[in-house]
Amino acid sequence: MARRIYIFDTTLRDGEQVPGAKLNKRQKLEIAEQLARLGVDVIEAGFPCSSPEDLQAVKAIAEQVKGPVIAGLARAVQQDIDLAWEAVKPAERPRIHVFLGSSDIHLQKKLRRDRETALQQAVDSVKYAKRYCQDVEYSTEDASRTDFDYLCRVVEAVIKAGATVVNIPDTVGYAIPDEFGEMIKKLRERVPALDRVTLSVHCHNDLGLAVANTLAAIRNGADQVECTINGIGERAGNAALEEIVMALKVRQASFDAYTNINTKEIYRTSRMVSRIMNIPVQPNKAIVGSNAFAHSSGIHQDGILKDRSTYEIIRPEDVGIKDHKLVLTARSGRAALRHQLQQLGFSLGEEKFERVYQRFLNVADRKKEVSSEDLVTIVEIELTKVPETYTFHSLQIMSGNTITPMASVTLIKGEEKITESALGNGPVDAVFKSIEKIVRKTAKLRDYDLKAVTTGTDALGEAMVRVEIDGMIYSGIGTSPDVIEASARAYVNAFNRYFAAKKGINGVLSLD
Ligand SMILES: CC(=O)SCCNC(=O)CCNC(=O)[C@H](O)C(C)(C)COP(=O)(O)OP(=O)(O)OC[C@H]1O[C@@H](n2cnc3c(N)ncnc32)[C@H](O)[C@@H]1OP(=O)(O)O
Ligand SMILES: CC(C)C(=O)C(=O)O
Repeated sequence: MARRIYIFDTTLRDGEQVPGAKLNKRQKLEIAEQLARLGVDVIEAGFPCSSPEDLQAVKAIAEQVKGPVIAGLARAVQQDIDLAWEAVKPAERPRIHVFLGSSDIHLQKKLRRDRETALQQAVDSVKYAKRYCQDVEYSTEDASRTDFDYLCRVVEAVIKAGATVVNIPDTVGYAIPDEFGEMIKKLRERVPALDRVTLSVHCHNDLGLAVANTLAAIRNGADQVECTINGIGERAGNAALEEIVMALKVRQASFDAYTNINTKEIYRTSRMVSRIMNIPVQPNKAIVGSNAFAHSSGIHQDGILKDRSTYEIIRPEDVGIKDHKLVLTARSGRAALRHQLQQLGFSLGEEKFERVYQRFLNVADRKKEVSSEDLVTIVEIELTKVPETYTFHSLQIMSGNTITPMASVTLIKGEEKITESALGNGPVDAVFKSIEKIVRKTAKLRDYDLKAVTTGTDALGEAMVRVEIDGMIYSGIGTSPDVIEASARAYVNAFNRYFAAKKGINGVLSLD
């Protein structure tokens, strides 16, 4: 029968040890409420002895957050344990979590005591915590670098003293999966009393192996795993909750284990933690990164559109993400472009689609990502013919680094030639202002893109503009060997679209 794995979330304690991630009481409460919705089994809410505010934050969580066990961390000293108890006492199910280093490195260099003294301190602290609280977790800090026989003795002794959970941390992320899994297995064999308590692991990510080590431990008998949202935590972080949970879900048959996490809350929780702690999630982060369900290359997009199982092992909706994203780039193909155009309501015949595709490639080579707005512009420019209310005739500019640029532009309207001049922040700005004077309308420039369509110093320049007029967006394109003239032509082209729309001539966009 599949085993239940208990999720101990330490985002609010180890996660909060990230420099700059300090949370106040209100923020901790908000995250704790969300962790409860996510369905974690234990919330380690803080380290109450560390500051009066943290004590109050842990207390508030203990009072208000229902469902999970609420744990507070304490060193193996009475004062810490007293404060931890004061903080977690109001919880429905409180837990005191006591820890002490067990490796010779920690004992000799940091704690400066011998193994026997530390063993006695471990036992005494568990007994002391037990006077307050039935549920006491004991962590053998730096377990993965601890002499194994000594580790077994400590584990045995703290269970005898009353520990209900024994946690084996890979404090400095030193372990590797086979070795760590083997250690958990051997520990169970050597300390049968572990069968009466919860065996937990807590892995750090210094070698990028925190999740792999955690999964190896699960395979070898760990019941509880300690982890954080987005894998945040001291140094390189902790094992990422979302990765462990989804690995167990996606590869259920391999692990024969499950968690009670409501996976649909994963993405919301990740966003909340990232926002409140002000720690961005790297785009390629598994499960919750912005690219985790984004497909940008043509072959993958084609596969996804035919059947999403070709390139997706997780359904985005299972982790609370609305849908996968098809990102249009220069590496995209026709299948993805056609799909995106259809999503935007364009269903083009073959010849027109091919024209749009060629211009799309052209734009994609200049931009990292082609947005929906870009696509609409491309379709408009390729397929819409508008009557020319104004026709570009000529322009002159005066510009230089010691004068305010000035332009004079002439447009033709019917039989009439109209010339206007304006100053601007640059020559292009001066030209745009002159055009606005002629057409007696102002526009907000939303996007402006210029490129050479041929090579050499006499290259043909192509300007694309997107402008806002009366709250609507209009695109324009212009070409000329002179980039300022190309810009002027693009601006006039956008205005002509506006005037056409005003006359109700939108319908010239022909799609088939
Ligand atoms: C692996 C982990 O992530 S453990 C958790 C790490 N998190 C934190 O440290 C955040 C909260 N910490 C704090 O606010 C402070 O460090 C406090 C309040 C705990 C202690 O502050 P201070 O009393 O000023 O001590 P300081 O931080 O300088 O040094 C730590 C002391 O605790 C001792 N200590 C460390 N771990 C333990 C332990 N598990 N049990 C008992 N004593 C311990 C150290 O030996 C040292 O004492 P010493 O100076 O007598 O040798
Ligand atoms: C307190 C313990 C569990 C810890 O954070 C560690 O060893 O990394």
